[in-house]
Amino acid sequence: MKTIYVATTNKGKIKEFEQILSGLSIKIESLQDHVANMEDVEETGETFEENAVLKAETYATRHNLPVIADDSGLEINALNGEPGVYSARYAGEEKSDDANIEKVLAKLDEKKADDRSAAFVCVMAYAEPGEEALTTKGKCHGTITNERQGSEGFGYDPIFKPTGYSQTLSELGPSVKNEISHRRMALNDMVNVLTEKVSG
Ligand SMILES: O=c1nc[nH]c2c1ncn2[C@H]1C[C@H](O)[C@@H](COP(=O)(O)OP(=O)(O)OP(=O)(O)O)O1
Ligand SMILES: [Mg+2]
Repeated sequence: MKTIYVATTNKGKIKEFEQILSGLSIKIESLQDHVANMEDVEETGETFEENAVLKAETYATRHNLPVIADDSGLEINALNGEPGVYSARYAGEEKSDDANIEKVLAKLDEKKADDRSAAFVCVMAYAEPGEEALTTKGKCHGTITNERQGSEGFGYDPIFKPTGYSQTLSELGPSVKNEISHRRMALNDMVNVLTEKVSG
């Protein structure tokens, strides 16, 4: 199968794409490594689907390559689904993981929320130049801890304990995370969709 270019500015995501897809028939390469200057796509959508499609279609057409893009984030029930599509920019445009985590913990403290349930959501979008994108979606349920635990991964991993585990995604590390994550689930479905597309 031809190479698909992973269009993301997030190094943590690229690493997970590589680990999850290694050993599969789908060959990927980072778009950022392949093109001279990959400019960010402004995420103007109101849903993960809209933003994933926007990123995939814009990058595919701009660079004339088949691309896969991921729009993802954390939905916290006690915060009515926040930070949601604003997960990356929750504490400001500089997209700081540390500041975002602080803001989530402060908001949950402020609310004295007993319910700390949450879910990570990931929408994958695959697009070829000038074509409409195909999408798949994955979810990972869990709870928000009271403080940061662990150092691996990225984003909100240090405060997210997946259902059925007593440690955060940061403590569990990539071998466990990449078996159960929202990104893994969305990629599993995307591999099936792309395999059918090629054979059908
Ligand atoms: O597995 C995850 N573990 C921890 N945190 C995560 C995960 N997955 C998404 N997240 C958080 C990070 C970021 O705050 C936001 C994604 O925002 P999102 O716009 O999709 O990605 P991004 O701006 O970092 O890179 P890009 O848009 O170039 O792919 O959700
Ligand atoms: Mg983004």
